[in-house]
Amino acid sequence: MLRAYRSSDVAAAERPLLEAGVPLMERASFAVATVAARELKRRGHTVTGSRILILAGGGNNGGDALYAGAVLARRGAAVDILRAGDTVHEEGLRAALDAGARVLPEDHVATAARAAGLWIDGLAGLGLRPPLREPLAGLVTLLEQERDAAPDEPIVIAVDCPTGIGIDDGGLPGPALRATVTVAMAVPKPGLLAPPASRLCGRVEVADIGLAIAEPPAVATLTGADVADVLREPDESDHKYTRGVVLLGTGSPEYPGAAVLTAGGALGGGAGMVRLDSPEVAHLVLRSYPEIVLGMGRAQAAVLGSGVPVSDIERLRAPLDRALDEQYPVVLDAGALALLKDGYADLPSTAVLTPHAGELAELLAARGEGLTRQEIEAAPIRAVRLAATVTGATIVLKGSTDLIAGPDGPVYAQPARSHWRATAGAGDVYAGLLGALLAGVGEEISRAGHGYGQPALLAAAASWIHAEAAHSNGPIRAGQIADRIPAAIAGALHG
Ligand SMILES: NC(=O)C1=CN([C@@H]2O[C@H](COP(=O)(O)OP(=O)(O)OC[C@H]3O[C@@H](n4cnc5c(N)ncnc54)[C@H](OP(=O)(O)O)[C@@H]3O)[C@@H](O)[C@H]2O)[C@@H](O)CC1
Ligand SMILES: Nc1ncnc2c1ncn2[C@@H]1O[C@H](COP(=O)(O)OP(=O)(O)O)[C@@H](O)[C@H]1O
Ligand SMILES: [K+]
Repeated sequence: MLRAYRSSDVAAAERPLLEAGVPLMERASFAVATVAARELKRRGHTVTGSRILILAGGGNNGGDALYAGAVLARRGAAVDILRAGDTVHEEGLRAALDAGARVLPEDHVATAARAAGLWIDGLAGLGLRPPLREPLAGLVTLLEQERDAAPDEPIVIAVDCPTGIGIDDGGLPGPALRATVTVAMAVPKPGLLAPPASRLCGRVEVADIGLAIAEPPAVATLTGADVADVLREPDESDHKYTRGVVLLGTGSPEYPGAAVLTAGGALGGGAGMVRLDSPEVAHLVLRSYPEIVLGMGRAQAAVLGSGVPVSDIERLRAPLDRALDEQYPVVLDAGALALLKDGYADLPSTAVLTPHAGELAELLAARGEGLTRQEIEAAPIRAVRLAATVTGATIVLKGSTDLIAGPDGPVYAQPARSHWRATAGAGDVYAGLLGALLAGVGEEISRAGHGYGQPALLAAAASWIHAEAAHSNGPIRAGQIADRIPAAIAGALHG
């Protein structure tokens, strides 16, 4: 699991180590130099003879970059230093100059940026309070222009974070310098995992500098190994009912395919049985999946609303009330979200809402929280937390990176593996898959009194599986994503 911590938590963890004289900056700069050398090699270059630009701001982030420049200069690189602060880290500067680096005259920035095959962004890190002020804002804008104009894009290594991003909230409040690789010191920070800031980070590598934080993270990303821990594999004591029955209230004459896709997601996700309570489209679903059973009945989880138009949502009220009364998990997607606009003031965390940004804006507006779609997209961590707080439910904000929040615990940020996933019906497949995972542990969650953040963890696992199933180098249909879920689960369980 990637665990991201806010800058204040990292600074607090760093303090005793620095007081004890642990050479954190030496380790940090060595990690940056190592990544830089490796990235050059990947592109067929050597450190010797490469031209490297060190962007050194006024804080310790600049210090890391300067020491990294010293290491690379000693290995034969031509290193130019841009001093971007009134003062820069003095020892770092001396080390770099002693190793043969040179300080650029101010009016040479554009020329040096064009000449360098690799930039090291040490303008600011944990100490930055965005948005960037002048002159740094103008410098970053100029560097972005130079990069876009360059026939051969430079490799940009961000020290700790791309300068300018909202490191703690994932926002992008002003200019920021896009990275090829971000070398996160000790732990990632929320903006490295969550959009929109995460889109500027390139590949995130975590450098082990000897600092660990034990507290719960602010933002987390599950890996395949975490998903294997979360999933429950059937054993000899299981039968179809213990595996979990998923009840679907999905699809309609207007959107019949949604019933097929949620059924595909739920069956692919390993439900013991899938019941469909949408008589008008049952014949169609049976044609694809003869495994399904028709009609209401006992269930361990329900999936309601995918492909149900607002004009038809009253039919979802009875299955929703039943899930809430009997305290089993319920996924509320698409049309079912409209049902929440009146009443349902205090939902349990086992109600999992799966809006996209537009639907989340409507849901929040109905609860007196006026956030526009644009505001949600600019600060989605804040929006998803707010929605979990005001509803009591678990929220899955779907997008290029799914963001998942329960009323407590971390926000999970699960990135897509391929943007071909953004296709109609992919969300329906997700809803069905999540229903299957929740049904597998449905009664356990109920016995645990809805606690422990478990629905959020399962929703994050569903996002990982969905991203894996949708991984593709070319177009993929939603139905194919459903078909590939079993292989994605097997891959998580057995590598
Ligand atoms: N502690 C350690 O030994 C270790 C720390 N480590 C490294 O230190 C980094 C943290 O260093 P840090 O705390 O010195 O702050 P840093 O990120 O360099 O930024 C401060 C500079 O930014 C400027 N600035 C701020 N806001 C601004 C704005 N809006 N617009 C424009 N400028 C703005 C601010 O200027 P000021 O506001 O003071 O005028 C100042 O010049 C951390 O990310 C990691 O890389 C690792 O080596 C491990 C060991
Ligand atoms: N840019 C993107 N890259 C990858 N996946 C995306 C992107 N945008 C959205 N998605 C995913 O695509 C799906 C879209 O869901 P949704 O909007 O509900 O569509 P539908 O209702 O047609 O199924 C979600 O699983 C979401 O995570
Ligand atoms: K930086």
